[in-house]
Amino acid sequence: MQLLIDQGNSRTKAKLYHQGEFSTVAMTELTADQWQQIDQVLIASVASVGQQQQLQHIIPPTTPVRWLRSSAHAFGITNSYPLPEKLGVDRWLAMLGAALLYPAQSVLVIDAGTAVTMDWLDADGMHAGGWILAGLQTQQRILVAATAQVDADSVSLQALQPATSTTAAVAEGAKAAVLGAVQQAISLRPDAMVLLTGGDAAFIQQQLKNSAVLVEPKLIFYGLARFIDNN
Ligand SMILES: Nc1ncnc2c1ncn2[C@@H]1O[C@H](COP(=O)(O)OP(=O)(O)OP(=O)(O)O)[C@@H](O)[C@H]1O
Ligand SMILES: CC(C)(CO)[C@@H](O)C(=O)NCCC(=O)O
Ligand SMILES: [K+]
Repeated sequence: MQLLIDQGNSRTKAKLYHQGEFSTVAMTELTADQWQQIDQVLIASVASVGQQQQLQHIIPPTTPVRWLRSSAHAFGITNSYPLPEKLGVDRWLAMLGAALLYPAQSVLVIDAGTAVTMDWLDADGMHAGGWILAGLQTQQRILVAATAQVDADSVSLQALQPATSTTAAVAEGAKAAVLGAVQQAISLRPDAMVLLTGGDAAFIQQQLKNSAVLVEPKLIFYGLARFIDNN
């Protein structure tokens, strides 16, 4: 059994992987018995060194740990960055997961978390490149930080509409920014199949009523699982 971990900038998600099946776990609630059954921990982290150290401290010192990094090539996929390790490992693993689930297809992978990342993967396995923008919550947070009279509240998950208060205007603006960017990405390469993952994936899918977009919440975990037999 393996423990797979996706450490983002806001949340850490973990799944146990056993005989081809994933099961969600809270890392801090794993029993000593469960830890003993874990042969290896595979981690995709884009968090700070401090957060990575905190994560390492939860893992028993005898359990083997592998911190994944983006590379130039893996599983027939080619990274487009001139310095491949500079590509966020969550983006890399999401693409490796997408290529596992939908091989030899042109795919647009969108991970909507703290940041929203969009990556184009061609049918021949070449990463064409991608975009990074602030996520739904982050859009609001940075705007509040940059202004004196703007404050924010939670985002309504209803359809876009004109707003009549500051907080609602900021929330609608954040939604419009993310949904607009997604639509720009889709129209840049309309033939690509669209795969959404991350905390805001379901919201984006629900708002893009006319587009065929699939939500795959485990994209990064599928990517992580590809490295289990290759170490
Ligand atoms: N329970 C939740 N806690 C926090 N954010 C949530 C939750 N459910 C949905 N979200 C949404 O998910 C987004 C954060 O996504 P996610 O949890 O995937 O972030 P993350 O993995 O930490 O981010 P990243 O990998 O980009 O650093 C927020 O914009 C928020 O609207
Ligand atoms: C963009 C984020 C924060 C998304 O989680 C992550 O992939 C990251 O820190 N990437 C490094 C920069 C890059 O991918 O170009
Ligand atoms: K993420």
